[in-house]
Amino acid sequence: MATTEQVSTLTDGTGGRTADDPTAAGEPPGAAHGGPEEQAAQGRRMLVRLLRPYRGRLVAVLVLQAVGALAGLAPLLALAEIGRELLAPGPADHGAVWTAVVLGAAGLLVRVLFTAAAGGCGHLVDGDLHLSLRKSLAQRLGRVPLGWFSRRSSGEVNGVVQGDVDTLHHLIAHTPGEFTSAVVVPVASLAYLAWVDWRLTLVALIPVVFGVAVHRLLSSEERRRQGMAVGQAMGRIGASSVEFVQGISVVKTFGGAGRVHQRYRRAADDFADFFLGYVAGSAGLASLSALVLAPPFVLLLILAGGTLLITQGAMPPAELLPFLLLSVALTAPVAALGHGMDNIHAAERSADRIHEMLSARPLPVPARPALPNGDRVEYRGVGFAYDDGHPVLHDIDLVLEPGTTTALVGPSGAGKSTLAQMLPRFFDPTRGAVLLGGVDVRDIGDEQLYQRVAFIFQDVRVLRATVAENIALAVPDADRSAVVAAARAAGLHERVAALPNGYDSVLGEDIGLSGGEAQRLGIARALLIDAPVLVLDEAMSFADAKTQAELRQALDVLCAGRTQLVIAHRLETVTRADRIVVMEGGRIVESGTYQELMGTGGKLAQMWRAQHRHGNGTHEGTGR
Ligand SMILES: Nc1ncnc2c1ncn2[C@@H]1O[C@H](COP(=O)(O)OP(=O)(O)OP(=O)(O)O)[C@@H](O)[C@H]1O
Repeated sequence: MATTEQVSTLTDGTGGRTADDPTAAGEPPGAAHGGPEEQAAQGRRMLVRLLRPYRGRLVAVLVLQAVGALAGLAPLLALAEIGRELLAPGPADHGAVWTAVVLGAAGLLVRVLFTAAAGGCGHLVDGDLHLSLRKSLAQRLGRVPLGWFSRRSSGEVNGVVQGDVDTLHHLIAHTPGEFTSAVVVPVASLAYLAWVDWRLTLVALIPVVFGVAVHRLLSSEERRRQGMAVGQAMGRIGASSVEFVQGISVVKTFGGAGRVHQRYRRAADDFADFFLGYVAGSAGLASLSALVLAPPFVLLLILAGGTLLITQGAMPPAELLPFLLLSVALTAPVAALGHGMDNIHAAERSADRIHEMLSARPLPVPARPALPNGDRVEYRGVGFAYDDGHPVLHDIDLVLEPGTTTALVGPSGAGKSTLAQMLPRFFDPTRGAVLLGGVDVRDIGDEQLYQRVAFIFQDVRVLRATVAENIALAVPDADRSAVVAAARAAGLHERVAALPNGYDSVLGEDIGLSGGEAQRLGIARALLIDAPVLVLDEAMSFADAKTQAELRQALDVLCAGRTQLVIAHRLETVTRADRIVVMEGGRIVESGTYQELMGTGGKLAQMWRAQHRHGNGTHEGTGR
């Protein structure tokens, strides 16, 4: 079954950094990642950088929230003042009582209005940041080399574009409000309570001081490391379950279920160990802190302290009321501190991953695109390394004359795919150049290049879109008759026409494609592009003899008259090719026609003999 991907905007290759591109001030791409502390600091820097364009509006959110939180205290203060007035000995001051009632009600109204405004503004900032980040990510992903994706799973990319961007939501839309309230409300309450009676205020502060001390203990560097280890252990459980689910067929076929189960069990055991160690170190303190910060305990403490002061005649009984009403406001923010910090740490990690993706080195776009003059392809002194210091191609000199077929053969890992992928710019050479029609492919605009060079590699990507859209991917304005003609030539028409919705059937929903059908879809796509140069990996090891024969027929239609670079897996291609290029260790070790190379008894002849000993009709030298 072929891979089906969601249609996304990620191929919006408009390129260039936008004005609000958070990477505009750019850290070096792929900045080094050190230990947990360095990562946390890096995440913090990234977060600050991502939020910098919004700081004006974020300050406005903080101010609105602070006013709202202060106004929210007014009803409680009014209630406390009314109580003190009514409970005090002597006749009550009705004017003061009514003033308190009006101020309390006004405070409530202001709180509702300002908190709503702060929430609204925070969500607008969040929406803008989401949009800008997703646009920047889409633009960056549209500009990275195609080969960048082959090194990352779609789940990994989606995790950043969806998950990490979403993680920032709570931080932007809710945390500023929560933190402002967590500071403003206790400070204002404290000031008021200290004005009423400083001794009982000190008693009310006992749980707060205890809670803050415990929080500091629980967020030590050591605890953070333990927390990260728990997160990583959880990640390993996820990875081993994904491995199991994705590779279920291979696992069953080769009887590896026991081993994979074992890996999963080990990951789960590891997690349990890390988690128990993490919880055991903090459970006692955390429970004690939760108890001390709980409203019943706080009220009990206030009642005990207040009773002592009242019975000794050091405080009028009415003064106890403000403490009973406001002391809980002192402790609640401390209790919420832990969750708030967790959200911030999660956002820091997400910001770091987002920044890393935004820093992926884009494929350079020519400032003044040149037009190739003809279809002659030339590899001139090409060298390439995926990772610095580990070259996989060395000094490749190769010419593909227009209309000829060049077959690439060689053992697995020889560099055939890498060499072939240089022509459609999956990667650019680290040395030398690839030329099309006398022009370096780096100087040819994307559109021009892909009109001239079509490619079909083993893993034909299928989008969650209609069959017609999938075939006309590179030629979206192709009319239906052209799409049908391409499908017919590729041997896909009968299968599609038999579907209730025909060419409007959605792949991955109405219809799933087998490996051979996906290959045919790739051929139909390439036929529609009608590019004069074709890069082809003709692996068909998955197909039965009948499918192989049909695919060969379709490929023959596609290839006729075009300049072809073929990673060859079958004898027909090798014998019919105008030129065979044998690769080994990233170098061309032999090149010539079939007759020439077989005549010299070199590498090709050796591979041929080895293959015939196995009595196999397909070329095995590529290791597929
Ligand atoms: N995305 C990648 N990242 C890092 N190294 C890679 C990547 N793709 C290939 N390589 C390495 O580059 C070398 C050449 O690989 P390549 O796939 O081009 O060989 P190949 O001849 O096509 O092999 P096969 O026939 O098995 O596909 C190998 O050592 C391989 O491990």
